[in-house]
Amino acid sequence: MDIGTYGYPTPAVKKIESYYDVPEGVDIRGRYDAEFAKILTKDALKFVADLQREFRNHIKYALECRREAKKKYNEGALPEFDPATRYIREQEWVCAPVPPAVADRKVEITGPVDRKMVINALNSGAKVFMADFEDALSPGWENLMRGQVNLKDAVAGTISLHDKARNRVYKLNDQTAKLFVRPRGWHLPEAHILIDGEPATGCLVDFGLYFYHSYSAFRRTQGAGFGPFFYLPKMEHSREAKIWNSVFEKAEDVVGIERGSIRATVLIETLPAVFQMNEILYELKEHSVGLNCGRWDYIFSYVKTFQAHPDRLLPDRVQVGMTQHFMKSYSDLLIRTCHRRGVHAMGGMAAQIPIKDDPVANEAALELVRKDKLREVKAGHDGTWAAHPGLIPACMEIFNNNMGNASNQIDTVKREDAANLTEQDLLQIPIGTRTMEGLRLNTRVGIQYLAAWLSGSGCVPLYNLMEDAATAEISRVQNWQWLKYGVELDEDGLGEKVNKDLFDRVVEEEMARIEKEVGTVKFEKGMYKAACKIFTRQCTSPTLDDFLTLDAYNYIVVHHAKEGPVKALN
Ligand SMILES: CC(=O)SCCNC(=O)CCNC(=O)[C@H](O)C(C)(C)COP(=O)(O)OP(=O)(O)OC[C@H]1O[C@@H](n2cnc3c(N)ncnc32)[C@H](O)[C@@H]1OP(=O)(O)O
Ligand SMILES: O=CC(=O)O
Ligand SMILES: [Mg+2]
Repeated sequence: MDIGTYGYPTPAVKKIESYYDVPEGVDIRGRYDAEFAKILTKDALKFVADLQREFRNHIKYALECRREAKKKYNEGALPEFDPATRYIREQEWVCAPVPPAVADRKVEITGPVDRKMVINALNSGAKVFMADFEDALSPGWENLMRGQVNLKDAVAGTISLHDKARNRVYKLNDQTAKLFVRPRGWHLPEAHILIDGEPATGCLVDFGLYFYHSYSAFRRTQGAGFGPFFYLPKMEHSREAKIWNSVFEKAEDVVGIERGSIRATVLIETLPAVFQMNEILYELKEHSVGLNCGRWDYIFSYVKTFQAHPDRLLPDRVQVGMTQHFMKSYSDLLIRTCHRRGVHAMGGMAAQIPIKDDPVANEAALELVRKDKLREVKAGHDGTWAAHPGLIPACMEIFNNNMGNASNQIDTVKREDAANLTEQDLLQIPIGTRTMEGLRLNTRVGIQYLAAWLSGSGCVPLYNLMEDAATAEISRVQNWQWLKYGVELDEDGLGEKVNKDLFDRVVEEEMARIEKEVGTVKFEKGMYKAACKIFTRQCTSPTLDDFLTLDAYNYIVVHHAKEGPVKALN
């Protein structure tokens, strides 16, 4: 057994005996599985490869532009509305009419593409289920390919699961939520699929395989002639939306469905993107079903964008809520923009989840969720996200009570008052304190999340909150920022400055606490030590890594070949 750089073993893998039947120029390095082969058909792979070949240079250029923008921000520039696209912001135009099948999106449940969770989410009573290849999924080969199998079966209506341990059979109800699929962001490669010798773009694999296998059944059974529907994450500029629009057009043309069949909601979850909301909708105008406040990545992006601005340090993560001026301004402007352009303005995720063993704490958590949803519906959001089926009745009640029988508030809550929000409003530095407990919590949560992610779970409950890639990113970049600028921790009355010695001590103590909390057996068997090394390296690195998962991805890639496993990238 090999020991990788980070001290954990690379799994021994048998030499493979069967191979996928691939089109020219495509090489599959992921494990062969007869179920996966039904997804990785020659035709479906050709569809993905054609997308990759047509768009790879556009994607490379868009990522290069991100690096250019980062350089500018690092030299002191601030994100701003682009004077060159003022005409798009000022002219009156609207997106294509909302498909009737998704006019009502009051509560949307989200979750990874795990088989049981897909069934539970579709049965949950939510209007929409966003099946996630992104923040909530650890993108290892098995998770991705099983996810594709699960979605194909879900759209076909045949998905089922027999949980033998509980003797319980899961299958779909007669009425289910409408399915949206969130592919990965542009930055993530799919290292198990090589196209012309290069790793495929992760999101084109997620989109392409799902679309190819399910568009027809989806339009018949779910979309009432429209679809499939998507959520698009982590974009920073409208040029990235333009690429998605072209991908959709190509997909529609290839399979011969009408222009505007595919619809997508874009997450506004990077700071630069808030200045591009009109432009993003404009690029996707025939394919849009709105924008969503991806609040957690947005906070992460605030720190990332201002990584070289020591005057813009964030307070403790728990203090950066939606009532901070910059967050409220972002949500208000998003609602105003969407409703002006005739599409949904979706709210975001409250991180609370049900607390099973403590009714008082559970009620307090539910109350926080209700408060958050009430703020959203009153502000004009047309719907919201729930992380867990147990939260749906409370979220639905708030939206129903405040929206009456209407499916949405697109035409009724215009929020003209938000038209005057300025760049200063959107960038205003959040207020609050930085504490030792904040540093400790970031460390404890970041390490445990990464340990779960390396073990295949992209979303976990920690300290009664949902943690996923976006929330973990906040913990990472906040630690990095505090270390980089040696911030003084207030509130505790100790006035300690964050430096490498303090951080090393905190890491050691928090690792001891994690071991105590999870128990030594689980601690030793789990990926905690590997996670700790990766997380610590990222928090202390002289330059900020763009994404936690981009580095960590290298540790979950395992290549297979005729001769046996050829390479784990670490
Ligand atoms: C920032 C963002 O990007 S937000 C979007 C990404 N994040 C997400 O999608 C969060 C999704 N939520 C989850 O993954 C889970 O709710 C967690 C990890 C937070 C908690 O999971 P658990 O600890 O397993 O929850 P719990 O034990 O209470 O689950 C009870 C039941 O609800 C199901 N369940 C929980 N969450 C979900 C969900 N989101 N979708 C479908 N079913 C769910 C479980 O599968 C379980 O089913 P069972 O009773 O049939 O076994
Ligand atoms: O994807 C959602 C977010 O909040 O991040
Ligand atoms: Mg996100």
